[in-house]
Amino acid sequence: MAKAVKAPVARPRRIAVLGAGSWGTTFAKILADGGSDVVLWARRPELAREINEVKRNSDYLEGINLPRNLRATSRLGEAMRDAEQVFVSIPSQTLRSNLEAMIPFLGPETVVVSLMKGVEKGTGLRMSEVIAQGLPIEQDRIAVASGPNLALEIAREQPTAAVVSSSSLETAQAVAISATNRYFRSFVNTDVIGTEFGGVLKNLIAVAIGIVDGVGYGENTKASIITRGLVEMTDFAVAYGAKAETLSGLAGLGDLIATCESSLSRNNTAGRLLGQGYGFHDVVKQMNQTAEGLASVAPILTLAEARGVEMPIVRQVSQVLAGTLDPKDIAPHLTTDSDEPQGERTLDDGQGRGRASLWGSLKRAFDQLRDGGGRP
Ligand SMILES: NC(=O)C1=CN([C@@H]2O[C@H](COP(=O)(O)OP(=O)(O)OC[C@H]3O[C@@H](n4cnc5c(N)ncnc54)[C@H](O)[C@@H]3O)[C@@H](O)[C@H]2O)C=CC1
Ligand SMILES: O=C(CO)COP(=O)(O)O
Repeated sequence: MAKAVKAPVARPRRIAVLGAGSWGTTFAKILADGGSDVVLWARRPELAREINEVKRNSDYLEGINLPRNLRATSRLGEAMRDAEQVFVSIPSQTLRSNLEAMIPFLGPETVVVSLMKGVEKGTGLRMSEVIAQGLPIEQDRIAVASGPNLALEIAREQPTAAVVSSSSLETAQAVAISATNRYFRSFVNTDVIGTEFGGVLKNLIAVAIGIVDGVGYGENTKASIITRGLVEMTDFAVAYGAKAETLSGLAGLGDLIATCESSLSRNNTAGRLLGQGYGFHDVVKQMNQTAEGLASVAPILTLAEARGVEMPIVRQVSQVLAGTLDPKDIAPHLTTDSDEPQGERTLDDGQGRGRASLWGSLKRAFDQLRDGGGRP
């Protein structure tokens, strides 16, 4: 269960955020509004200049005023110099190629935090695993943060929460303290696998929801897909070592709801375009921001097959992307090869994977929110 952070450890004085897109810039604002001294790395010098001079990032966060204590630079070394925590928010498929350049600027105690919600094509590795392979740092200095976090809502200071996860609870707590302010609260857990996969898998279900939206189906279809999608997410993540309860928390169900409900979601938007009849390449062309789900579908299905996990909704998304399934045929009643009536698969379906019924999982999620997410 995710735990809320209570006792402050020392607040880090210097933090770097790498990637000045919508999430990197928003997260830099969260950290700066939490009191840290934050330097944001933007690849383009003109964007760094705009952030420094007028406290705006008009490419990604139109109309948002950035805090005065947030600075930007296009020089990686300047961003990372003396940073105790380095948050990474670039497209997942570009992470590995960026790691080598970071190595000279890592201190002996630097903590690296992934804000990304994808898996690497080809290897199927989670972002924290790619970081562990590419940087000379111990596992307990790697963390991930995930939750119902649509960037623009948070940039407008609408309150929400997230989970920070690390194999070291102490590391998770130190990061969560930095990433907590009056409109953003971070809880902690040590289930890195569940927290990370929650963020990856909800994107795929959000693409499916976008598709049915684009086709013009209504709330019943979407509710069916969200419900069964959560079961798929949980089965998959548990098969890879996650705790089922993580998937019913902020990084699973919470993010699933936010992403499936919102037209701000790029995965949802990409799905909607597919549902309206655009082909994969047209959709990619129209998206000027990162929709991680499009790249994660294939590696997730490969991982699912390797552990014998059924993911009928994700499989249908991949068929729509490949152009082999008409978007209007994506529907929960088609997600089986059998004509025989089947028992409903819920999180407590006797397969021994999920730990609770869907109701139980919803109740736990509400209890967590009511209690502030667990242990303060
Ligand atoms: N936008 C959101 O609401 C949220 C996004 N995320 C995750 O954050 C990650 C980043 O997403 P966004 O900031 O939304 O994407 P974005 O498309 O808004 O920005 C991506 C950033 O990465 C940079 N970039 C692109 N290619 C690069 C490369 N080869 N090397 C280095 N930098 C490169 C771009 O210049 C840009 O600054 C994704 O994994 C996404 O799933 C997570 C939570 C919320
Ligand atoms: O992860 C997100 C919300 O938590 C953002 O979702 P999108 O990447 O689909 O915009």
